[in-house]
Amino acid sequence: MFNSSSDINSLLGQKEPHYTVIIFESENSYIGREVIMDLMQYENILVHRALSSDKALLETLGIVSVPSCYLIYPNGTHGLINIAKPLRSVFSSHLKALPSVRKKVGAHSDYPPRVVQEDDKQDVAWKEYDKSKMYTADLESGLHYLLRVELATHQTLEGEKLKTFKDFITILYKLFPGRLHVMKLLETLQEWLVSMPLDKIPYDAILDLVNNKMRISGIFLTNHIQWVGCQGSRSQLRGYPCSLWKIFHSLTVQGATQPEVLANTAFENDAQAVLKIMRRYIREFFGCRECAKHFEAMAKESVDAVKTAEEAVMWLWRKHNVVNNRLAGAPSEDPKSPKVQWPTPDLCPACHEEEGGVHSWNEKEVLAFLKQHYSSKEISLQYADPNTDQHDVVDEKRDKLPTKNTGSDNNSEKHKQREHPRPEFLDKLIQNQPNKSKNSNYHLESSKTSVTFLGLGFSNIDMSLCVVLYITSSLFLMVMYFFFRVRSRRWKIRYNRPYV
Ligand SMILES: Cc1cc2nc3c(=O)[nH]c(=O)nc-3n(C[C@H](O)[C@H](O)[C@H](O)COP(=O)(O)OP(=O)(O)OC[C@H]3O[C@@H](n4cnc5c(N)ncnc54)[C@H](O)[C@@H]3O)c2cc1C
Repeated sequence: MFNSSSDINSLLGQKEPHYTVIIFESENSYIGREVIMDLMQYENILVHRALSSDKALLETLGIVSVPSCYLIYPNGTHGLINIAKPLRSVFSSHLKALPSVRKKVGAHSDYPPRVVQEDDKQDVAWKEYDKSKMYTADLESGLHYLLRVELATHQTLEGEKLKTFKDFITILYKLFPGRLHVMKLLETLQEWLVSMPLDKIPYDAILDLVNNKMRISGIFLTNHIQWVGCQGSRSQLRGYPCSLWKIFHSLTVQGATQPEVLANTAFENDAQAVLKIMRRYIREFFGCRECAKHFEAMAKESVDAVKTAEEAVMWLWRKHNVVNNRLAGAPSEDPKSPKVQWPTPDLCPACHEEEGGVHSWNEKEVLAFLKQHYSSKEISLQYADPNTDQHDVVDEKRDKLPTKNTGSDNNSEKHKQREHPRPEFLDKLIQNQPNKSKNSNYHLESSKTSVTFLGLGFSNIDMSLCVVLYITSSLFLMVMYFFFRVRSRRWKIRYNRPYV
């Protein structure tokens, strides 16, 4: 504890390799001691307590009420932390979330401690963003990575993998908070998968659809990565796994706020629908196999207890926090985005409560916060790919897909092998599935070629339907013509009126 103002004054402006925190409080307050205890397991930060008796010092530092938290940065700059709720958990959570503050060795004793660097070097250009917002760019980049990189490690989808993929696309098509051109892509993909009577689908066929080879207008999914809320301070940090969490949180929230959209699907009235699909997707496809094992263990333990769509939202939130807690201090943690219990008090003060210095969540407030944060209405379009119908661009750039990978390193390698247009996957299909080849041929071929008219793309199905309609209406007109001619003749004969 600091006893004199000269101790404190000597610290101000001084450069240290760590943050220095001073909690000012009254003599009978325990918050300072509690925050010191909370932060003992963390490195790059030192917490002190000071009594609020020196009014002159408090005035100099701009402190008008206690308890207050004063922060001295490693570069010597200092200032009062603006904390709305002066609770132990709020102070501690704020300090744990400071860049480069991370859990000490112990829980992760194999990891070397990191030293705070004033100017933590980055190998990527940093984009300013608002932590309280969701970004379309993250969701679409995640979907792009999932469909064009993660899935590319599977040459063929069959059995449980195919079923999982089909169900996942159905859920995405119904619940993904995407822009119109992305939703149209998901709809086309979903309809195509449902109409395919095959029990084996080559990945190439899916990629052709994702790349809009049929040139259906109004369909487009960005073909490059643009992380915003998921950007890492280094290229190997954050990115895809972060976006996958965000996608699944969004899906659970959409499932709770508009359950009616799942009507007439296999998931109608299934409160666990999104969680079940997530569990199967992570098990079958997620590149990080270690993560998949951990997630499966958590799901096995408690997912069956979920009875409503809102409980599903809360289940995923709770489990994500368990993962955050386990990974705090791990090498995969980005010092610029420390693993903390989320939402932090600055994002949702009402979510945090405290009784006798012990933190608790106000789950009603957490649910309300999650519904608002992951709501489709709150998503920012900043940095998102402009909404253009770019099927030609997709074709041109398909060879330039990103090689960055977080989960499985061989993904990008495998993807590079796909640089040239593939041999006809139709031939493979016909060879592999002799009984169903005619059908599949019809489905794939019919959607492959198209005609553009007045800016609209028409597939062969559309053109065939036009021809059939044309012939049918011509026949109908001919039948009507003959019918009236015969009737008019009979009439003439019956009444013998030559002038009619
Ligand atoms: C299913 C799954 C399991 C994983 N398991 C492991 C593992 O076992 N080991 C491992 O090393 N890595 C694992 N990962 C990766 C890890 O969880 C992080 O995604 C990765 O380290 C990137 O972290 P991040 O800082 O971007 O934040 P993330 O944890 O990815 O979070 C992304 C964003 O979600 C929001 N968020 C954070 N917490 C919550 C919450 N509780 N509820 C709702 N939203 C929240 C925040 O806005 C945050 O920025 C897993 C990923 C997934 C998708």
